[in-house]
Amino acid sequence: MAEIRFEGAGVTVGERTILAPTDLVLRERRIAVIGGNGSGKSTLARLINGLVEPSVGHVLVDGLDTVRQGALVRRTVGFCFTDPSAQLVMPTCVEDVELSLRERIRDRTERRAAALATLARYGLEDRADVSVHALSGGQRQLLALAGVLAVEPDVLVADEPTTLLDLANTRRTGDLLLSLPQQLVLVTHDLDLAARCDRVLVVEDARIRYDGPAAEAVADYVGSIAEGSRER
Ligand SMILES: Nc1ncnc2c1ncn2[C@@H]1O[C@H](COP(=O)(O)OP(=O)(O)OP(=O)(O)O)[C@@H](O)[C@H]1O
Repeated sequence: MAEIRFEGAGVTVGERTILAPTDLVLRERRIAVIGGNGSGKSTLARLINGLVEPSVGHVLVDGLDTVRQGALVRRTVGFCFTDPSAQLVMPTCVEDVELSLRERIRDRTERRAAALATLARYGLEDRADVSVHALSGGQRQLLALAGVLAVEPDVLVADEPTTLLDLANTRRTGDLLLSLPQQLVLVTHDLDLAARCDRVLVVEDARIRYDGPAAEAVADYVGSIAEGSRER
């Protein structure tokens, strides 16, 4: 597994603290990040591949600094957005996966074969020449994942990848994510999915409120919500 290291990494925008300075070392295979809306989960996730830069401190992935060595970090860390439309840009499914592979495989014929093989791995082989707009929500999320995973990153950061999916696709995508050989950092509101991870971070008010094994972390989060509603 890669080593994801936060060294006093924090984010502020103007006067506002979006993520307080945070120290963390993540080496587990499956790490979930849970917490309320606006607590800072996406910011934490985006720091890992340099989509967001820390205002203080550093984030390192296998010793590579996400700011100074951003391009190298992004080769190691793939990022999957909540809304797959944010990352599907080509007209057809196969072309979209080919786009991901363009730097890795220069030969066009080879690249097409590799893209088709990737689609087949995710059950999308019969969608190769279909417009990405003609896909169902679940298929679109799978295609977005296929595009990211085609280049075999060591780490996958996925920001609420099941939020827009129905129950069946949430289960299917969740099972797929948890079975990947890659190290996974999964931001999610799905506590069942979080409970199946090896380590869970609970984020509240721009801080990590709890960090530990899944069952305890989920219980802490549920407890904090119950406490909050009693106080209201
Ligand atoms: N670039 C920015 N400028 C100003 N405010 C920001 C910026 N990025 C994030 N924020 C604010 O910081 C807070 C944390 O945002 P973040 O997206 O990390 O939360 P989140 O926990 O992922 O929320 P959600 O579950 O709703 O997706 C939010 O209130 C958000 O509006």
